[in-house]
Amino acid sequence: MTEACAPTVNTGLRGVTVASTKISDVIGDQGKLIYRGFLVSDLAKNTCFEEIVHLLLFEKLPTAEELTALKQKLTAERAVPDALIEALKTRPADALPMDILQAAVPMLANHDSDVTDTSQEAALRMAIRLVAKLPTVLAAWERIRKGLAPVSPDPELDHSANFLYMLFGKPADSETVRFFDTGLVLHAEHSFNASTFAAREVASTRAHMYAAVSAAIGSLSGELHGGANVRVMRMLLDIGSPDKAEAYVNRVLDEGKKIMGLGHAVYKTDDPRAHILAPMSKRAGELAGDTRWYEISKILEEKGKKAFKERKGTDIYVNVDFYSASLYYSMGIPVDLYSPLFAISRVAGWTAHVIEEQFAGAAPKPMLYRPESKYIGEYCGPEECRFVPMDQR
Ligand SMILES: CC(=O)SCCNC(=O)CCNC(=O)[C@H](O)C(C)(C)COP(=O)(O)OP(=O)(O)OC[C@H]1O[C@@H](n2cnc3c(N)ncnc32)[C@H](O)[C@@H]1OP(=O)(O)O
Ligand SMILES: O=C([O-])CC(=O)C(=O)O
Repeated sequence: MTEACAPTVNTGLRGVTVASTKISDVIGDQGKLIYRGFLVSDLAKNTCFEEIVHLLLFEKLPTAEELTALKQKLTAERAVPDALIEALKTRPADALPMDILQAAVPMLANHDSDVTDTSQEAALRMAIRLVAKLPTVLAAWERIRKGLAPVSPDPELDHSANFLYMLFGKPADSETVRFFDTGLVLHAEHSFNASTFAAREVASTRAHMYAAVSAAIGSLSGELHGGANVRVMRMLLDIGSPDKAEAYVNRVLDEGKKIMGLGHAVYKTDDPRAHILAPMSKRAGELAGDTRWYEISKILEEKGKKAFKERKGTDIYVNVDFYSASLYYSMGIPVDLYSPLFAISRVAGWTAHVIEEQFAGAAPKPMLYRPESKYIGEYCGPEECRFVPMDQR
């Protein structure tokens, strides 16, 4: 192949449009995020997570009756099979919670007869089950690994209040529930991020909902994606006090390392979700009687942006994982659960994308993802290609 015909390699697929979607838009230069036409900043102020699930899966904000019906469905689907709880009890206590969550997904599939039903109705039922059950799995795992009995879902509680109840074994106060719920609203959807792309890629083969969601959880776990919130909190703990933040920034950047929670593949300004999470982090710190983690974050943001600009000549901004870390910490949630928390929210977006991938009527119709690669290995001549038995190599 001549140099002129050689394919261009688009690492990271940046700027490559691979599908149409009606689910969300990330307007990177304006710092806007839109779920099905609505600004996420409006949704965060005015809706609960169940309304977002309705918006993403049923393509509209629910009426009061529709919201009640969805809440009832979620309540009915929250319990997980006993066999799954027993399987969790066999896992080592130091297993990574994202691995536990990912492994639970095919186990849930084993108990769902809809996996062989290829209709859109079955896909929706599986989506609702996953939204309902993943928090139960996560809360159960947190208790099992501490040697405690899992807490059964409380049918009287809404999604977020119920999760916090199952996690802590007692009801959370209303402000904490509201902050947690807003966190779920903010993490629910983000167009073609890596994990959603993973879900859609698997769905494009016509694999079932659980297969796609399991792949998405694996993708989300990485530190460049949803795994970043755990790293942000470890970084804050490592820094320990606000007076050490600036030195930390300089050291990390001088060593050519990354400050977790800064930077984004699409946003060229602040991530709008970070603006909503930051005051919640501050307030949650006040409620917990310790605003240190918020204060360190503020200094890291300011000094990190400045030091990055000085070194690279370009701007960098905070992303969603930056202030969610200190928010969850002040709520008393164990650090390694932060990425799974991201997953129990993003499952709403993933499942909506799987349905769009498999059933969207809009043109262009999605098709099996099958990109090209540019082969840079060797081409053998006829002699060299002759197979050589093992003992003659
Ligand atoms: C939910 C989410 O997934 S949001 C993202 C969560 N991830 C993180 O917070 C991890 C830290 N951030 C990053 O790794 C990156 O900013 C990414 C992967 C999110 C996006 O970055 P990209 O647009 O792909 O840019 P890329 O990683 O190529 O970085 C471009 C330059 O900025 C630097 N850079 C990017 N992010 C950071 C950061 N957080 N700290 C320091 N330097 C950074 C890179 O080292 C690179 O420098 P170089 O050109 O000298 O090699
Ligand atoms: O869009 C991305 O690349 C990452 C992100 O912020 C998200 O998934 O919420």
